[in-house]
Amino acid sequence: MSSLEEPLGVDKLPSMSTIDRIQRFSSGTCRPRVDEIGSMGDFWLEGRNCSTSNSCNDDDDEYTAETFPWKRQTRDFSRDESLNQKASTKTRKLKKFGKIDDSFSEYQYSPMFKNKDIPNSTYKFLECIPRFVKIVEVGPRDGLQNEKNSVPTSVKIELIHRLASSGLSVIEATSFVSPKWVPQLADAKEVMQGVHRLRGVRLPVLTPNLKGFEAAIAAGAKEVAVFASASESFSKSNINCSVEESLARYRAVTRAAKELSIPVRGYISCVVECPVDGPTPPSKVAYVAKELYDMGCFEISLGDTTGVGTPGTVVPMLAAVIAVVPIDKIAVHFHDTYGQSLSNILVSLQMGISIIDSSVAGLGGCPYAKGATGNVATEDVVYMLNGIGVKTNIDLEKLMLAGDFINNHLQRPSSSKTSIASNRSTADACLQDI
Ligand SMILES: CC(C)(COP(=O)([O-])OP(=O)([O-])OC[C@H]1O[C@@H](n2cnc3c(N)ncnc32)[C@H](O)[C@@H]1OP(=O)([O-])[O-])[C@@H](O)C(=O)NCCC(=O)NCCSC(=O)C[C@@](C)(O)CC(=O)[O-]
Repeated sequence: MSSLEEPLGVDKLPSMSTIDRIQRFSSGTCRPRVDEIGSMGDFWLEGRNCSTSNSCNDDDDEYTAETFPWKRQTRDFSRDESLNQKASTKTRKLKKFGKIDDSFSEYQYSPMFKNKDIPNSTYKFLECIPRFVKIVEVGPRDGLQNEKNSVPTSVKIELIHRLASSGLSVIEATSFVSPKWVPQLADAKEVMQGVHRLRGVRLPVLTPNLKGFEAAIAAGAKEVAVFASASESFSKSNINCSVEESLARYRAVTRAAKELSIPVRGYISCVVECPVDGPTPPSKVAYVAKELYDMGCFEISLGDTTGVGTPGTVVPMLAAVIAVVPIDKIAVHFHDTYGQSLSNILVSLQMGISIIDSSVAGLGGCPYAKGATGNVATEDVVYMLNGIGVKTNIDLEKLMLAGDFINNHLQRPSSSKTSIASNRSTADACLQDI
C-alpha cells in the first residue's frame, strides 16, 4: 500500500502539475475579468469551454477534458426544445409561505425552456447543472450525534418518518459506533426497530468496524457507511486509528457487506482542511477516495468537516477526485461553519456532481471537530435547487415541517434561512389577518 505521504504514486492519480494548474485556475487566474463579467462572457468555472449553444469546445489547452471531466455532464438544450412548449405555460415561483408550486417566474431560469427576454449567454451559468439531484439527508445521524442533550428515541423515529414523508429517498438513520465515543446515538438498535416498516426510503447507518457492521445488520440495516479521513490527526481523534488502519478495517467491512449484498457508502472527512494538520492536499483526498471506491464503496461522500472550504479550495479538490472516481459516484457533504455551503454546492453542481448531503434545519456538527457547525440545511438546498429548476422530488413544505418538529423539540430556532424566512412570512400574514 502506498504511503499517504506519496499518494501520487498510485496509478491514474492526477499529477502535481495537473493539481497545480487546477489550483491556479481556481484561485486568481480563473476569475472573470471585469469586462467578461460585464458582457456575460466566459463563464468562470466552466472556463472558456461552454458556448452559448451549450456545446463545449476544447480550444484552450490548459482546460482540457482530462483536467475537467465534468464537462461530460453538460446539458443538451436541443433535447429540451420539445419540453419548452409545455413548460412555457408554467411559471414557478416561491409562494408567500415558502410553498413551491409548479409555476415559473417569467424572469427565472429554467432548464426546461429559454425565455427569449433573457440573453442566451446568461444560460451559460447554469446549463451544466444536472437535471436531478439526489439529496442524502444526514440530520438524524450527523445532526443528532452532536446534541448536548440526548434526544429521546421516539423523537428520532418520528423525525425520520416525517423526513421520509417529505419525499427524501435516503435518510441516514443512526450510527453503530461505540456508545462511549458517541453516547447520543447509543439507541441505534431501537431507532432501527422504530423505522423498519418505512418503505421506499433507504436508511443507511454508519459503521466504523466489523463490530458495528454486525450490530447494524442484526438490527435490520440494509445499507451502511464507513467513514475515513484525508487527515491523519482527524482519523486518530475520530476513530482512534491511522488512515491506513481505517482503510484496512473498511476492507473487512466491505468484504463482509459484499457477501450479504449490502451496499456500502464511503465518507472522507477533512477534504479541504483539518483543524490540526492544516490544509489537505487534493491528491490525498483523491487517494483515499480511490481506495474506498476500489474496495467496493458504491458512493464516495466528500466531507468539508469544518466548513472552511470555498469554491477556491473545493474546485481543485473535486477535480482531483473526479479524475479517479466516476463523477456520478461522488457526493458532497458541506458543513456551513463559514456560510460557504451553498456556493460550494453550486460549483459542485456546475462540475457535474449530482448527490448532495444535507441536514434538516442545518442540524449538527462533528463531536471530534471543535467549532464545526451543522451541515448545510436541506431546506436551503431544496430551495436553491427549486430555484434553478433541478428536480429533487422533495416537498419543501413538508420538509420545513419536519425541521419545525425537531427544532421545537430542541427548543431552538432553525439554522435554515429558508425556514426562518418562511416562518416570518407566515407570522406576518397572521398579523395582517388580525
Ligand atoms: C471506531 C471506534 C469504535 C474505535 O474505538 P476504540 O476505543 O479504539 O475501540 P476498541 O476496538 O479499542 O474497543 C473499545 C470498546 O469499544 C467497543 N466497540 C468497538 N467498536 C464498537 C462499535 N462499532 N459499536 C459499539 N461498541 C464498539 C469495544 O467492544 C470495546 O468495548 P469494551 O470492551 O471497552 O466494553 C470509536 O472510535 C468510535 O466509535 N468512533 C466513532 C466516532 C464517530 O461516530 N464520529 C462521528 C461520525 S464521523 C463524522 O461525523 C464525519 C462525517 C461522516 O459526517 C463526514 C464529515 O462531515 O466529515
